Amino acid sequence: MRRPLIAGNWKMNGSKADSVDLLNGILAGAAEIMRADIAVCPPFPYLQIAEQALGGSAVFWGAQDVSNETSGAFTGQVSAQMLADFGCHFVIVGHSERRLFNAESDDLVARKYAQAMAHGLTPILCVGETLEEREGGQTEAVVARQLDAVLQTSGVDGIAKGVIAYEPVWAIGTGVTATPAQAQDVHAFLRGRIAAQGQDVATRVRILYGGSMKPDNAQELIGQADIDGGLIGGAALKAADFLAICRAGDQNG
Ligand SMILES: O=C(CO)COP(=O)(O)O
Repeated sequence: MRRPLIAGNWKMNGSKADSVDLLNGILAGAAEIMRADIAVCPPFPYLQIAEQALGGSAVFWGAQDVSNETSGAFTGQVSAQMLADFGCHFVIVGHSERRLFNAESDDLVARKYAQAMAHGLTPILCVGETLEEREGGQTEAVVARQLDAVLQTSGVDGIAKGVIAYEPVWAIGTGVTATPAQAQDVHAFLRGRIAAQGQDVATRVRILYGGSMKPDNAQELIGQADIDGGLIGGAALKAADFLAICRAGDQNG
């Protein structure tokens, strides 16, 4: 049985004060969630606030990106070691917004994934197709390519140490959610592809869904056989909504 994970990706939102409020709001309800893991991924500058607020609680925290380099002259980048230093458990890699706006290639994402693991972080690898790719019948080819880049670099044992998030690009921030059946199909495909290299890993690895997951659709999505939680954007910015999704995870745990 895979323990559900509900992870909030705050993206580039909020202030210091907002972050404190949101974390306190989440903490107020988190203790009731016994059968699911909860995580938040604030912007880099607010990681220390997360560490202070969440240290000693059951809520994990993580970052939204990491450098593929270890240290040195890489202006503006943040290393995996620095994230570990702030107590991060998770780090998101390969989010579609980074692939799109920062031109991140599959190869770069695979190196970020490896770098995260090398410093004891748990990478959350995002994969997902655009609307054009879906309409062109390319969904499986695209997510396979994105997954394979990491499989080639880190092996199936590397996949075992991370989390995968299927985030169809057309569902992110649009209010258009993949139907539970559409999402389940892709999750099953991804799990099958991992199973071809290691059945045990495929059985254990968590595959989250992301893309307009809200309190009113979370239960049905997380109820699918191969959906093990959610990576939440907009709804992670309101403690009540995020906690409602956490409860949906709890009910499936
Ligand atoms: O991109 C996402 C999480 O990483 C999903 O964002 P939304 O929940 O706002 O669609």
